[in-house]
Amino acid sequence: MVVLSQPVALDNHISVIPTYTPVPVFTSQPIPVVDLTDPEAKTLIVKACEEFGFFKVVNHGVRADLMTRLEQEAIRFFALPQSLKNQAGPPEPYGYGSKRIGPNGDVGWIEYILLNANPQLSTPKTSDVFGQTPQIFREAVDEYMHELKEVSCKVLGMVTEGLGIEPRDTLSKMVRDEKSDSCLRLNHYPTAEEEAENMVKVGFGEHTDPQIISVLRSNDTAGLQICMKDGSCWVAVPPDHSSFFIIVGDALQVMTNGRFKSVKHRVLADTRRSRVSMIYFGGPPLSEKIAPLSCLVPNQEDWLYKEFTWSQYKSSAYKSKLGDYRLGLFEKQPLLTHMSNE
Ligand SMILES: C=C1C[C@]23C[C@@]1(O)CC[C@H]2[C@@]12CC[C@H](O)[C@@](C)(C(=O)O1)[C@H]2[C@@H]3C(=O)O
Ligand SMILES: O=C(O)CCC(=O)C(=O)O
Ligand SMILES: [Fe+2]
Repeated sequence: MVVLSQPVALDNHISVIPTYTPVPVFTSQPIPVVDLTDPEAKTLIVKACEEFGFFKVVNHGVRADLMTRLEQEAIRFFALPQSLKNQAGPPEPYGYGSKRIGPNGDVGWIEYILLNANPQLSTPKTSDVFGQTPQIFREAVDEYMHELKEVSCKVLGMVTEGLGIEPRDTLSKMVRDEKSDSCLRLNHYPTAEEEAENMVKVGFGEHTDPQIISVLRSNDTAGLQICMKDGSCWVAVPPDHSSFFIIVGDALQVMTNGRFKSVKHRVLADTRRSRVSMIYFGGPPLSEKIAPLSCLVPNQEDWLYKEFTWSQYKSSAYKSKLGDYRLGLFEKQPLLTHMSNE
């Protein structure tokens, strides 16, 4: 495992940012684990998506050296002087960001790089991220994204199979499309002292991921927590640098008409070790229409959501705060069956 030897100096603003949370009460609920080579994988995936909107995958077929190579490049970038890193920011939304998450005032004990998977949409800031070792860093990103797109499509293929959706590539083709709006995020959570007993800094506040599917990998530092579907408690996810964690996104919740729930998750800073995570967000093309899949819900009256394009959802997401319930705007109002004059 690789960790940064020194906590990276974030600027002094962080000390006034109210990012503390009492350490939550959580259960030791086991996180579902799916072996992608198991013939039962599709059934287990559907069950995990219904119950948690989250699961861990093993035997995913991605070479360990691709993961460590990118992690090392990320660590090298985050260890650069602040002034150099700032040249690759602020994120709009791509590029380097520190403490501020999104454009609407959210903050966290974090620094990150957000990169678009579509090279045609790269901005000058992307070149600044790649800095002095553009060839090596870019190659590590490209290879990783290529592999993670495959993992996403494999899992989405199993979802369609498990749910009996035809054609089988209904979901995966959105991520495989050359215009797919997918992205990669490299996060660094520096170590943070407890402010008071049981008060820890929030690295990444609670939120759901807007896309179809997110594939997360981290070093062996803890911090990720998921919220149970009924909102009853937070569950700590034990880190595992050799596995991936799959997160159901808002778009998949809509396409399954709420059968799968986009899982609320957050990251709390660790007091002893820094956390580095790398997340691939598999998204559809901007023009893609998102709605409950008609083979799952043939009668439009049963749809819980209105149809929207991914572009509409994305712009609305970027007007929201991190913890907002973004799907609310796209929910259909229940039909009034009886109106009384009294
Ligand atoms: C506050 C925000 C940051 C975010 C865009 C948003 O307005 C709401 C969703 C956030 C999120 C969460 C998942 C991913 O990390 C992310 C890249 C995404 O697509 O939606 C972030 C956005 C971001 O940090 O730019
Ligand atoms: O860093 C992590 O483990 C999770 C980060 C996350 O949820 C995100 O980038 O959307
Ligand atoms: Fe997330």
